[in-house]
Amino acid sequence: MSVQQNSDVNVRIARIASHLNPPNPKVEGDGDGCLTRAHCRSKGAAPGFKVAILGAAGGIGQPLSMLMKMNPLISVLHLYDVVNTPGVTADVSHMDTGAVVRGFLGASQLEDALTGMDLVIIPAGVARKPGMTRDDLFNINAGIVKSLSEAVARFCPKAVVNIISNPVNSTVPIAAEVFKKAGTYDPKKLLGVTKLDVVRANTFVAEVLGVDPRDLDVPVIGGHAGITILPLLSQVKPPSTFTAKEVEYLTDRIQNGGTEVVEAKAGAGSATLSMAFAAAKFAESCLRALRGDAGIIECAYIDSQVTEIPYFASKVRLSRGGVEEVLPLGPLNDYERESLEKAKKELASSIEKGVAFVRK
Ligand SMILES: NC(=O)c1ccc[n+]([C@@H]2O[C@H](COP(=O)([O-])OP(=O)(O)OC[C@H]3O[C@@H](n4cnc5c(N)ncnc54)[C@H](O)[C@@H]3O)[C@@H](O)[C@H]2O)c1
Ligand SMILES: O=C(O)C[C@H](O)C(=O)O
Repeated sequence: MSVQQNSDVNVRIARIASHLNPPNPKVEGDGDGCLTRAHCRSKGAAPGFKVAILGAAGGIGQPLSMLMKMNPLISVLHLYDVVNTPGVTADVSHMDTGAVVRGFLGASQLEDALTGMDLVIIPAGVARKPGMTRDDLFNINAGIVKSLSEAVARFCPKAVVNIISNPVNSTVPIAAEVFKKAGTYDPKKLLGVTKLDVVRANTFVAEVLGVDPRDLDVPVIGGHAGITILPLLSQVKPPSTFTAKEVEYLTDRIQNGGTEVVEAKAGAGSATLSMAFAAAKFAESCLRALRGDAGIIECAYIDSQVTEIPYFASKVRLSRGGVEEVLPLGPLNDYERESLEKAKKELASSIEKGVAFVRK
């Protein structure tokens, strides 16, 4: 190889290396979704949102990164993890869609990963193995969510935040307490992702009714663990009736959908693909709301006054500012009212545990 050829090869290798370990992105403007104006012009990138996934190399993070790269509302996608982000970033970045993908590895790159982001999605943390409850993850995941929330408060305090890491019933209060301490808390912008419960409820109810799950809307309220997951089968749209046996079967299957997957995976983790699907749908709703689309309704676990419990999942209307309105729970039947009382007890103690973790 000639000296000239050798230097051409080196230049190309340097270019690839700088892509995997990018320099600090220079974010200009706000909300135009471009790293630099020059980048915007050179790529012809459409205006869009900047989204970061924290925990992007994990079981949920990888398929979620792929689905977000496919979302035309996103112009910049930042993938952050403590391991393996160069590989995931290189892989996802080859998809010929509009979003520019950048990878960030380890705490020293967290500032660059978060600066300028409109939406931050957090699936970082450990997952369940058979025999564990979600609360068994608290000891490890509480610290992870706390430190990532501290970084969000510092580097992108105005971003909408979607929390996936379990136990969601406690990790959302943890993030809220961190934001309160930092003076950046906006309860409208912190949302625990319970969309998988709705996705499962639509699927299982559709199987019983023999209809297409995409034509159904099953509200699921409460929280995201065991009996705190409360499907409102009396409010299914289009209106449907169920026998007592069907209500018992459906409630149990929806409440234990996560355990069904954990057991089937037999030690290899918990729901990742269906969760990535649910998280991508939920993020799409948040982004459409940020864009100004009207009538975006989702179930989410948020700071709420719809019951006397300080955090609660129920239907909310999203807008440019995040949660615009918490919709009323609507009429519950006797079975749902009783289940709600039990759910509230467990929720209250999970919330207290999360709050105490930050205040201690
Ligand atoms: N909300 C829900 O409905 C729902 C559904 C499924 C799973 N989950 C939860 O999501 C979490 C992730 O699940 P998974 O299957 O992707 O797990 P995983 O172990 O496959 O992936 C987790 C990723 O987080 C990364 N990580 C760990 N510490 C980090 C840190 N400080 N900063 C950034 N990244 C970090 C890991 O390196 C790993 O890549 C679990 O807590 C799980 O219980 C929630
Ligand atoms: O069940 C789990 O541990 C993961 C997740 O919360 C789920 O519902 O699938």
